[in-house]
Amino acid sequence: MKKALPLKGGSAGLRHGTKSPKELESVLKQYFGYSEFRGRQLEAIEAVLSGRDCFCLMPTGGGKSMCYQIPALVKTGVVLVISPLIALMENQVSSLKSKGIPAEFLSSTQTTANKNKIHEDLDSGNPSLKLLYVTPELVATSGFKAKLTKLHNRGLLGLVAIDEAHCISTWGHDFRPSYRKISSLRKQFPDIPILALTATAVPKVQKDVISSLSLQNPVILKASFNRPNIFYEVRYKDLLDDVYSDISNLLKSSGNVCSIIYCLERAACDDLTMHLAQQGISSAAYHAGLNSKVRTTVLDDWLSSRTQVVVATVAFGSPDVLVVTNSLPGVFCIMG
Ligand SMILES: Nc1ncnc2c1ncn2[C@@H]1O[C@H](COP(=O)(O)OP(=O)(O)OP(=O)(O)O)[C@@H](O)[C@H]1O
Repeated sequence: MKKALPLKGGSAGLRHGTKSPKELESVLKQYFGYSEFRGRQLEAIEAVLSGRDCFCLMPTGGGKSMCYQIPALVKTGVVLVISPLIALMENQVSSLKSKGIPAEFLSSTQTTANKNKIHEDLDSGNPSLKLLYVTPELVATSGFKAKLTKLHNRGLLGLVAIDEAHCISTWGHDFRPSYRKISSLRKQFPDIPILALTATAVPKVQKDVISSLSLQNPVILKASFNRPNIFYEVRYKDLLDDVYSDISNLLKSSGNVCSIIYCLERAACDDLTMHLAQQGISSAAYHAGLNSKVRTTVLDDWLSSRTQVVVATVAFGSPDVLVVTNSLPGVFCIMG
């Protein structure tokens, strides 16, 4: 059976079920460089390592990923991560790989050669992979279900983590029919813990997520949504001489901070991007009118800090950065 990843520096691998908080903290430090767990992370990690289902509510950017990444490092076998966004999967996988953690994703954007390599590894009986990111659509296919069953029968399925778990609820704003299809996982793998993660706090949605996934007596963790590093400021457009100049002055006075500006219309994105460029601020537009190659380049350039500002419609999603929204009629809002 595949062993847990050894700690960097040559120490022996930690065995499943015997990790103290100190040992878990040392894994956090060695792989991610952080000295302590945040909020409810440790409780979530301990819950799934003890074999319990867990429902974890944490704000965006609160560190939900760590709740399954640490178990992946100390547990035997592969952690399956179900995520709705291919861009996020790609991003997480490349960040994990850069830390020496064996992780992969399976999606339509992967080359056939890569997919084959991943499947060979999974079929090997001794996979090197620790984390496998997949879409809910793939999990629902009979071929992939069979693969998971094989992995499970060999004792190599360590945990199922469901990111953005609120997408399973028809009560949520983000319902995705494909998420409904993963509700059979509990029946299929009754002994494998399921970790449901979300930042959506509505109680009706939480209850629906827990029952739709058939979580068994789950540990329910709710982190504080009080984020002292976040502030809101509202400026009234009518009181400003020139909204675009106000935005560019704000960006200049904030230093080179990574930012997104949301606009309602594509044309406004293009317009404002041009204005910012004229002001010497590196920026790019992101909206559904651009082809996927251009959008990927914009995202990559922004993630790697080659571009400071993305001016986007909601097609961009909402990462954890300074956000200026210019999409309300009489005001624009700043969130940092
Ligand atoms: N214990 C920790 N100490 C310091 N930083 C941490 C810790 N845990 C996670 N982080 C960092 O916090 C950031 C946000 O983490 P992560 O992306 O997991 O958040 P998230 O809750 O999944 O957000 P989202 O809802 O956007 O998916 C990452 O840069 C991550 O490395």
